[in-house]
Amino acid sequence: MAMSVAIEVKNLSFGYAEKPIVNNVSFSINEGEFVTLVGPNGGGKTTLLRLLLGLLQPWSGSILIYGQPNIKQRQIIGYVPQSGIFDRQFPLTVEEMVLQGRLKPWGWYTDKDKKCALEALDKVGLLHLQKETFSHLSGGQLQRVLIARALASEARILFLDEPSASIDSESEEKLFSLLSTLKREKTILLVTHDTGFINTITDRVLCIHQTLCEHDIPTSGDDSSTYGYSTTYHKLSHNNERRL
Ligand SMILES: Nc1ncnc2c1ncn2[C@@H]1O[C@H](COP(=O)(O)OP(=O)(O)OP(=O)(O)O)[C@@H](O)[C@H]1O
Repeated sequence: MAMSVAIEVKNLSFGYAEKPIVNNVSFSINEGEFVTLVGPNGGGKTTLLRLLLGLLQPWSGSILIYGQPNIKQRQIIGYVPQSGIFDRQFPLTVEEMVLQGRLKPWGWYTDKDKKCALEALDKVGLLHLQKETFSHLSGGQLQRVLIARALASEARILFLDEPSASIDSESEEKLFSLLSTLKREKTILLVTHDTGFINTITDRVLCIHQTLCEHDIPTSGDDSSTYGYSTTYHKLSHNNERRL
């Protein structure tokens, strides 16, 4: 049976003001694939996610989600932004935060919305924190609540932007194991600087620094430094930028 293409990007270009950031990028992601997006700081990873979400308008090129323009498919994409952008003092409970994933701007949540939110919290192992205030969460818990918020939307596709940034190693293990359970259930595109993701659960690595390169993942047990993606990443990175 032919695999269904979830995301198809063709000749995509974009920049801020006159400055090009994404330059003639093309790639596709099949349904159920787990793809990691790497690249140097400022290479355009978050910009590419925001383009896919329809939050930025491309200069040129096309983005199709299940064959439809991305702006028509926003409801089937769950987005987990970098957790650092959240104001931790915002007076919300965990459950209220996850309910936001149901995209009801006026807060008229149905029983189904609440059921989906609680199921999502259960899936990330944090149902017991349902009534906890958002500000009391650890970095790792916050990250999993944000994933629950994306899951509550019943999205078929998940975008995660640096989910393991600023969490401790125990939380990181929980995050890895959660994402392993979501692999194949969802189509996942994950931005990271963390080689752990690449060596454990990723099917494919895309590397962006304005232009895009792509590499398969070798079988486990090999040394990542010998992989093609690593070489490309280093080639694309400037010497003074953070490396994998
Ligand atoms: N709203 C904006 N206006 C102008 N320039 C921007 C804007 N957002 C990002 N940039 C610039 O675009 C470039 C790409 O940024 P982007 O955040 O996509 O990179 P990134 O690969 O996600 O970086 P990082 O790994 O540091 O998160 C950077 O030079 C950044 O300064």
